[in-house]
Amino acid sequence: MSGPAIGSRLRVRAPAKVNLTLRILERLPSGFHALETLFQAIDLCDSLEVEVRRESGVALEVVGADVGPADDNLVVRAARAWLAETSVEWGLAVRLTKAIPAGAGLGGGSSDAGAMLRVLDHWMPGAVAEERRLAIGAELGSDVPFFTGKGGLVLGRGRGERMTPLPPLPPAWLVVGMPRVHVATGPAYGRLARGRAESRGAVPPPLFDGESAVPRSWPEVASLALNDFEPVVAGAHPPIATALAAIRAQHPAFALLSGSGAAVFGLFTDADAAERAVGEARAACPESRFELARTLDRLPAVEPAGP
Ligand SMILES: C[C@](O)(CO)[C@H](O)COP(=O)(O)OP(=O)(O)OC[C@H]1O[C@@H](n2ccc(N)nc2=O)[C@H](O)[C@@H]1O
Ligand SMILES: Nc1ncnc2c1ncn2[C@@H]1O[C@H](COP(=O)(O)OP(=O)(O)OP(=O)(O)O)[C@@H](O)[C@H]1O
Repeated sequence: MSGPAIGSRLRVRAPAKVNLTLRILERLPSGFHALETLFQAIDLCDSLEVEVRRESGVALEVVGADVGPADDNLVVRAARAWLAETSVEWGLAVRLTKAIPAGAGLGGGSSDAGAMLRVLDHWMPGAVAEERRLAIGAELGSDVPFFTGKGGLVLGRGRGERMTPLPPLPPAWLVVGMPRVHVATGPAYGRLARGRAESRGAVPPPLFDGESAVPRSWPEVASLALNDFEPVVAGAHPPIATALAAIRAQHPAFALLSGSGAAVFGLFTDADAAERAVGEARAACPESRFELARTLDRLPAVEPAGP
């Protein structure tokens, strides 16, 4: 199978996501939960530089944060899973520059894995069929399939692998709050499931029923915006509730927890209002980090890396 020349290099920015809606549905026989979520990519980005080298295997250098051993890194796991499906004999050297805080519900690790799969597909289009790439992604994490695609706004269902790309919404600005607490995703699912069992609460119905229900404007999104994790996660971690309150005090179109947290965000349709809001939130809540971000209509394209 022919492929890129030894020494070829590509670069791609790996954006964070927020969940504009996140509904956790029934528990599947696999033990995982089905979900229904509206993913939105934002311009807070890690970056990945990948070089083809003669020696087989995947070497990783991480800049900007300590995210644990290379063998566990989602970039390395994604690359190995892709290589295992092909008969290529070359290896990869990867430089990952982290800007997205890890384990924040912003999908940083998942985005890096999706970016890696997009780089490999750019070099050898279709060498691993799209369906198989999605399956590899879903095995790595529920958010990875979104980051293997193209669109910035996607409705994800199943374990996240059933994706419906949606037309972009008008540009919007986000105040992203990052409370300095860590929320482990597995226990958050566990707490939600136990709460439902104790209250004998039924699994809530999906928010979207067919294409016609898909939102076409920010007010429509605002009317649907919810995250099933928010009551359990913000209830268990006061700094998250405080950061959310600081953002809500600035009157965004809506504000939510992202994923299973700890990150929270407020969405503004006006850039100046968002800029004022980020300053006010920093002043009101100095214990959390707040950053301004923008929605992305598409995931950033894979491009040649300079010398
Ligand atoms: C919260 C979200 O970010 C929403 O976009 C995702 O569901 C996160 O999914 P993820 O990255 O796959 O989460 P992981 O950290 O790999 O999963 C940790 C644990 O959460 C539980 N889990 C995760 C995803 C899912 N759809 N159902 C689950 O029940 C499982 O016990 C799993 O072992
Ligand atoms: N490339 C990576 N970047 C960040 N963390 C990684 C990476 N690879 C593996 N990890 C591990 O995964 C954990 C979760 O990281 P990640 O940033 O994906 O969480 P998250 O934002 O909560 O994601 P999600 O919203 O998909 O649950 C980290 O604590 C880290 O140990």
